Amino acid sequence: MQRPNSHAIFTRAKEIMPGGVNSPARAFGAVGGEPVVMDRASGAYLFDVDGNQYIDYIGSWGPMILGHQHPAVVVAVRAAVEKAFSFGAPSPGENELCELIIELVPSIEMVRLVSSGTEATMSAIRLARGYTGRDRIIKFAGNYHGHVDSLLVAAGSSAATLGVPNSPGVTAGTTQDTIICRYNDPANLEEIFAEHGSTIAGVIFEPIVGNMGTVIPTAEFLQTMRELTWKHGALMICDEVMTGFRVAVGGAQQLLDFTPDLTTLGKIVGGGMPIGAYGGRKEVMQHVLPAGKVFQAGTLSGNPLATAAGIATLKQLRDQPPYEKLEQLGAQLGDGLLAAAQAAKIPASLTRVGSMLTLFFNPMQPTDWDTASQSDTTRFARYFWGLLNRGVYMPCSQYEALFISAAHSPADIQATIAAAQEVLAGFGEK
Ligand SMILES: Cc1ncc(COP(=O)(O)O)c(C=O)c1O
Ligand SMILES: N[C@H](C=O)CCC(=O)O
Repeated sequence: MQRPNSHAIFTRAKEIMPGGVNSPARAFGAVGGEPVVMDRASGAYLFDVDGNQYIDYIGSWGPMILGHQHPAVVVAVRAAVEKAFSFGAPSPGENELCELIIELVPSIEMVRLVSSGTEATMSAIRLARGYTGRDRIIKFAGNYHGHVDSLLVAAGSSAATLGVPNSPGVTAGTTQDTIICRYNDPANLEEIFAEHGSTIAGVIFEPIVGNMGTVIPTAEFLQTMRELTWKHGALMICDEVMTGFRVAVGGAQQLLDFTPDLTTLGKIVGGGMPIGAYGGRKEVMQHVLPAGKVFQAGTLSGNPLATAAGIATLKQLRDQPPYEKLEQLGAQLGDGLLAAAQAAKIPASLTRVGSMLTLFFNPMQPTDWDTASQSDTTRFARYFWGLLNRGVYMPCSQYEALFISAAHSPADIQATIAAAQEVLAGFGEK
């Protein structure tokens, strides 16, 4: 595949943006080479500035669950554009989106819209601290909650991929109240609560991890977290920025049947527009300004274009749920990729929840960051480039989840498996 226009644009981009990108996850840092510069998207496909077509398994890192340019979302955004780009004043779309979130996400009684997932998690932990009057937050190694200073410790996603799980610029003072725990380790959680229980404001976690590749929690881990937070008066803060409306219409909390105190949302809730949200029990949410005293604000919060895209997306997910189809496509792809690795005698494992999955170049199915980080990332890079050059656009890191959309077809999945078979079979060759 030739990409001369991509090359020219990215060469200039590197002069004017750090690393040529506006988010490190898309920089191909872990796989080498230059990122592809995109021109447009439609359904399950991306088209680059050289006219090459790709089957898209990133979906803008999760939001595009309906596929790109879904007609209902396009119509809604067009109608919103005709009215206003931003009000900075209350608008009916905010009510409608918040009503939908409350209807669909079981634990949310009241919600505040923000502009990104990072803002959602940052605001949720501030609320947990303001509500409990305590300082400490527990987070899990390999989980990622955006670039909130106090949560950029042992962080997953591009922080782990690019080797800065603890970023320079984040002071020791900022993170002194963050306690790191092993994911899927109830005993570790018990130890931490035994030692610090009365000072812990909340536990923030990815209910199904996507940011160290897909890692699935045990029921015992979630149950222990729920019991310990109740017992010690801390809040259970479920970061569903990635899993919300993805693994089920009510998110991971519906699928795995637990009730957190606070939930953070992003990605799908804005249908591809910049948005985030946090919500939970009314009694807790009433502490947010101006109802309460915990400060949180945003010039573009509840932006009408973003709410229009979010409303159209959530209505579609509620009224024509794609989850059965996504499960079938996910099973087809997951089984096919694992079989391709096995046929090529490459040590690998596959983790999947519905349309979110990871082929790990690791014979052990990872359960935490210690096991996930033992994956063969050199092999992953070769696999990634092999697929990209065959028109399959996968996340450019072993430590990111792959997403399928409702616009993918069994034929797209079959073509992807065929490409993976070819790439992986070639691994034995010199
Ligand atoms: C679980 C999780 N939380 C929070 C975030 C931060 O969201 P954003 O990138 O919109 O700030 C992300 C993704 O980046 C995420 O995957
Ligand atoms: N893993 C991240 C979000 O889920 C990737 C998106 C980004 O940081 O650009």
